[in-house]
Amino acid sequence: MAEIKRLSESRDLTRIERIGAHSHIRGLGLDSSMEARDVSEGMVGQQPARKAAGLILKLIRDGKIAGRVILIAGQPGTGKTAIAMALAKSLGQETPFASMSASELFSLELSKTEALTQAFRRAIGVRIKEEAEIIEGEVVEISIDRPISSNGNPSSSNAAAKTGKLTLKTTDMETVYELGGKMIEALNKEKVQSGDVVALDKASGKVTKLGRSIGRSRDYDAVGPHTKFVRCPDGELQKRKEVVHCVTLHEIDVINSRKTQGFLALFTGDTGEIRAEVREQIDTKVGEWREEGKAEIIPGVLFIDEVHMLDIECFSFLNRALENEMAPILVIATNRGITNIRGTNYKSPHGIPPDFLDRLLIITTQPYSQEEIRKILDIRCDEEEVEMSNDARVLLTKIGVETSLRYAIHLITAAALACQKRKGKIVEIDDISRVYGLFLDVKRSTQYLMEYQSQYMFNEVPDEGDADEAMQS
Ligand SMILES: Nc1ncnc2c1ncn2[C@@H]1O[C@H](COP(=O)(O)OP(=O)(O)OP(=O)(O)O)[C@@H](O)[C@H]1O
Repeated sequence: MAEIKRLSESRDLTRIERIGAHSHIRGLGLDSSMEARDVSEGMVGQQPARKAAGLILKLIRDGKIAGRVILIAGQPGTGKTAIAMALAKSLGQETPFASMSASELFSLELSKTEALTQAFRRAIGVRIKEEAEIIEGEVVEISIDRPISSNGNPSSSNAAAKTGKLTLKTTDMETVYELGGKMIEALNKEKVQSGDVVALDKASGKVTKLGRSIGRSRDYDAVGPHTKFVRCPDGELQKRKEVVHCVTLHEIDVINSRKTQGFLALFTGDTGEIRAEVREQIDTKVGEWREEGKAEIIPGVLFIDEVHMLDIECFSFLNRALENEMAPILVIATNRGITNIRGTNYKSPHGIPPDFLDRLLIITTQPYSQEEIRKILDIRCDEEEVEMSNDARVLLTKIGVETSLRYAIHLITAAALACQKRKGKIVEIDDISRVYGLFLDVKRSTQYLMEYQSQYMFNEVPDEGDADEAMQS
């Protein structure tokens, strides 16, 4: 349990964000009656899909559904991934959200089913409640004796040899505690001094500084602007308190599978295969905790993008895994129409086998209007902190309509660089035209290929009729 605790503290480190394709999205942008606002929380348009996602969100929050599958289907660049990300942002810290692209399953290191199992378990949260013995009080005095080393100087290197005394009080009592080396180190790290109100966890030795005692506020005038003043606690010094940690089943698996480097493996992603016995033991243990009321399961969300890349074996595995009572909500997305089910010669809608299709709740996304494209581009300019003139925005929107939203979004960064190069502050039409000429969109690239195909290797477009067809599609 001590390790689980350490983990929940360091998880926050992994939530650091950069400006990515979806970093402007902060939520689904719904009002209190679950209607999608026109533009809100970084989301634009696509109202029916956002409203449907909002309903799913409510069901997840109420813990009413588990093991369901939601398919977000629509043309490329219509915001399928954006909606999944918005759902993730709205879930809150405690509900796990794991995301992957189906193609990630085809690696040489893990079997497909192992990779899927890991993804499932990354989307299942465990909320663990622990009763901890805490000593909470105001520091009256802290004294640390530095043992004299053989040469007569106080030794600083051997912390374990240090001893000391800590006097703590509440409004009702005062006690002197003998300090060991580990505790001294923890107190030093937190820079605890007299007048601080502290909480010491007896089992782990963790020291938490709760603030400065109000009673001592006048003794010190050199306090920083962030100093928090708290009351001196009352009652007994020793208390039992409930502490809650949220971790995923996958995190527990990894920590227990390779004792030595398990914890680090969470950051590198190099977890390797996890043995079935390890998972069984963990499931049994978590089951016991649940029975004792110490733990709760929080089914989260697993998002699999490009789901048409899954093959028939993966779908069969998913069918079974979703029957488990702890199964998360599966959100899948694809931009494919009727296509081959991978690993077979059969065609099916979205490349998904009929028995799996039968499980789905389907949300569709629609192509954007010119006005919506403009709004999304405006949001992206803000997100990337790019100043752009109105004329340039009009041109970029036109490009977005005629090529694709994604291409137009990419041009923002490139145009900002072009503007920077000419030492400008505001991106103008010329910057957009320049990068439009430098980077081809798919249509122009295809046209180019058609013109110069004979000079490429392995070119297989035989005659003009076929070439025209390819262009039109
Ligand atoms: N409604 C929206 N509001 C704000 N931004 C959006 C919206 N729709 C799409 N975007 C942004 O446009 C870009 C392309 O959208 P996204 O990647 O979600 O499309 P997709 O439907 O998943 O495409 P594909 O089928 O090619 O995977 C992303 O940067 C996304 O954040």
